Amino acid sequence: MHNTYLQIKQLNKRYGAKNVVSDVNLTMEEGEILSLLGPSGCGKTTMLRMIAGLIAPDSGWIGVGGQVFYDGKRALEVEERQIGMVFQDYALWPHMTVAKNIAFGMRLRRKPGSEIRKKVEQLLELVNLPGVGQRYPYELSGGQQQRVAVARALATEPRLVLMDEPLSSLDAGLRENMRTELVQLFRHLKITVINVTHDRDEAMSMSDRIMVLRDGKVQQCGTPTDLYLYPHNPFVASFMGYANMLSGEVVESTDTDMVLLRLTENTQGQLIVQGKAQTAGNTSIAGKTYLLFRPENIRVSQEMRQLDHTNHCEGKVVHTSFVGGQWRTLIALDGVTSTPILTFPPFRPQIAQRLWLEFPPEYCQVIVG
Ligand SMILES: Nc1ncnc2c1ncn2[C@@H]1O[C@H](COP(=O)(O)OP(=O)(O)OP(=O)(O)O)[C@@H](O)[C@H]1O
Repeated sequence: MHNTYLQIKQLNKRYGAKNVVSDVNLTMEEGEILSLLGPSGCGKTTMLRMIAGLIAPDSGWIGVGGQVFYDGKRALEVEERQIGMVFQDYALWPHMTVAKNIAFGMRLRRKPGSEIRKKVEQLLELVNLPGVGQRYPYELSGGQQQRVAVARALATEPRLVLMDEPLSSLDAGLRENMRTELVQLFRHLKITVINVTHDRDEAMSMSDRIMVLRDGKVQQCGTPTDLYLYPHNPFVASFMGYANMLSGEVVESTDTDMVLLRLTENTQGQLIVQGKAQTAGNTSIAGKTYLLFRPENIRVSQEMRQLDHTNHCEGKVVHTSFVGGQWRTLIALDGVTSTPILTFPPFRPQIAQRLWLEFPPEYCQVIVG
């Protein structure tokens, strides 16, 4: 049995006629790291701020660590929520030393000086900045300032840490190191974290689970692998990584979880392909149906092999470039008018070369959206 630490029920926020956060439900265990992921304007920050108590919801319920934050009518004061916040721009006080920045919340709570000094030292060790307590924020690099901001958020032993795009001001190399560093720190302290980001790689590398939002609505919430391998709709499929999608019509849905599709953007008539049913096996809901397969699951060869399935097609190379040690190659399938398929052949392809593509049914998902 897992224990629920944080629970959000039917949370709503509207600005004018726009539902910015729409019927969001979420449960989290203690120590879990969750990212809210989605394009700009999907409601991530609004949701985070409602949990922090900085924005009043229109309706819903929020509870964390046995305390009710919001019950549809009453809201717990921000200071009483015991939340640590980390922002994109660090938000350190420039006129205070690093030690004073970290100690600020503890001073407000009137902790004894000796306890504060000890805690500040411990936190600086934890975030790999021993001995910088007497410096000012402007004397530190961006990455160091963000570590101080994390130390400050942890200083009051929060129930929950909320981070809003914490790494997006840092340059790429540093950002990757900080992801690992922060995850190790949070795991060590068993802190529960909600992280807002529009960066898929950041969400995938830092989170136990990811909630994908679009226009204020939850598209899917699951582990990074679940979202990548079993997306519930085309939006999640494309947001989590390059998604080859061919549109089709369901011709047969067997008792097993396999679905047969007739490709629709297809000038050669009867191209039938198959894939595993997604959306909890329900392909009958309204919307366009697609066969989804990831580039790394395509077998590209110069000759056709004998196969016991129909998921193969011949095509012509339209573009190739050498990226990240691989031949990133687009292939237009014969008679299929949809976007060319992205593949990574294990050899150097030539423009206009004819190649065989095989996309085994067990690696294909049938999704609706
Ligand atoms: N105070 C406000 N008044 C009116 N509309 C607002 C207000 N705050 C946010 N919005 C709108 O609500 C929507 C969601 O905003 P929010 O900041 O939560 O999105 P986001 O996903 O965090 O985006 P970003 O990644 O750009 O920060 C946007 O369309 C925004 O314009």
